[in-house]
Amino acid sequence: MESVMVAAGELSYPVLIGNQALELLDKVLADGGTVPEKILLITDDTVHRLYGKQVKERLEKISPVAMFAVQSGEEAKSFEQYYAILTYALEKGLDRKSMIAALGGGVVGDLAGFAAATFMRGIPFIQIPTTLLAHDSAVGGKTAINHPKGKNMIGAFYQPKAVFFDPQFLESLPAEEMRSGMAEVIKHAMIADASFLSWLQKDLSAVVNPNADQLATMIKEGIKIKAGIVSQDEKETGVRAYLNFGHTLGHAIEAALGYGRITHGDAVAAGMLFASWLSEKELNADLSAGELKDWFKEIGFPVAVPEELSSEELMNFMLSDKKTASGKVNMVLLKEIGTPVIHSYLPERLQDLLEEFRKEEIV
Ligand SMILES: NC(=O)c1ccc[n+]([C@@H]2O[C@H](COP(=O)([O-])OP(=O)(O)OC[C@H]3O[C@@H](n4cnc5c(N)ncnc54)[C@H](O)[C@@H]3O)[C@@H](O)[C@H]2O)c1
Ligand SMILES: O=C(O)C(=O)C[C@@H](O)[C@H](O)[C@H](O)COP(=O)(O)O
Ligand SMILES: [Zn+2]
Repeated sequence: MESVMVAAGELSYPVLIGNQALELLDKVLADGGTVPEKILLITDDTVHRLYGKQVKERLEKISPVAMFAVQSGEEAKSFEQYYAILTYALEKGLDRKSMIAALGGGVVGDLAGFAAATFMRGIPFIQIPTTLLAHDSAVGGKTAINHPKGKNMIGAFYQPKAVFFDPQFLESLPAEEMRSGMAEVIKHAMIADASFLSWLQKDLSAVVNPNADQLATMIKEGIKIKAGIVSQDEKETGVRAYLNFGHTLGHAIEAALGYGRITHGDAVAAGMLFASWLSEKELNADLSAGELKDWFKEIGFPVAVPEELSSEELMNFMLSDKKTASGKVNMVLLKEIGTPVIHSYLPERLQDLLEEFRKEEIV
């Protein structure tokens, strides 16, 4: 069993990684001073079918459990689902001695976390991630729902009491969802650890079809990088923005296509290619963006920005990115692997550069 601590302000909490993680639930909650009188288990349809019964039974050893399953997919990060969860919590008589448990991927984690952050002004919650991507989303306390005008526009920084990551859940994960999570693993390596990136690049099968040991390494290394950054800057006033590498364009693609039309990881992968291309062009960074693109293609990421989206439309979404300040779009670029920097752009200039990047893609 691995344990990584996340420090968030005055508080800290453990991320437990291992096949026995859930066996430690009672002890970890008792140690952290959270022994709930009721639990609301929030999941999605697919995860409910696969693991709902077993996790509910596990939680019932602690307290009575009510369960709420949203429809699987990004569309569930909506005001309607958020409202439905709060209504259900009220109907079930949850109070400030209750706890929310999020069982699922990033969608469930973000949505349930936001419900926990706002129900009666905040009740405790825990994360039980079931996707590779959730090595990122379950850690660090960003919770949110989407707005048609932009990703994660309504949310809160609200940390879980603990994260219980059992990698065995990933055995049922479809290949495209594994790939989506791999984009965030690669992001963590690119912004923070050149040797981790070399390890990922050494063996294509490790990223396309990872075995249990390889997955365990990726989850652990990714979480260590994320926890390290969050512990320095919980509320994104500085270095936490580096975790947004690839996301300015990635989020714009997700929103412009319509939520759920592309996985978060595929969109972020396209965004990382654009940011790497910009890093070479603007900062003379030696990132071998061409080779990166070939590697991404081999992994199966879509390496072109979807043709149906205009650069102007994408630029409008990028302008409403949360990192935008004083009318300038702040992009995370890399001076080299492991050394991120923020580079500010006037929207017109960034749109021209996006257009140029897309023309080169076609050649
Ligand atoms: N809060 C953060 O810091 C943070 C970080 C990264 C991403 N995110 C957010 O996370 C979301 C994406 O998360 P995701 O990729 O986990 O998507 P997801 O939660 O939609 O899960 C992907 C799909 O896999 C299914 N699934 C989940 N676990 C499964 C399992 N073990 N076996 C089989 N199927 C399973 C789900 O039902 C869903 O259909 C996005 O909304 C993104 O914005 C948040
Ligand atoms: O934890 C962070 O900080 C991140 O940026 C992690 C990202 O992978 C994640 O997609 C996050 O939800 C993006 O946040 P946002 O503030 O750009 O909405
Ligand atoms: Zn992300």
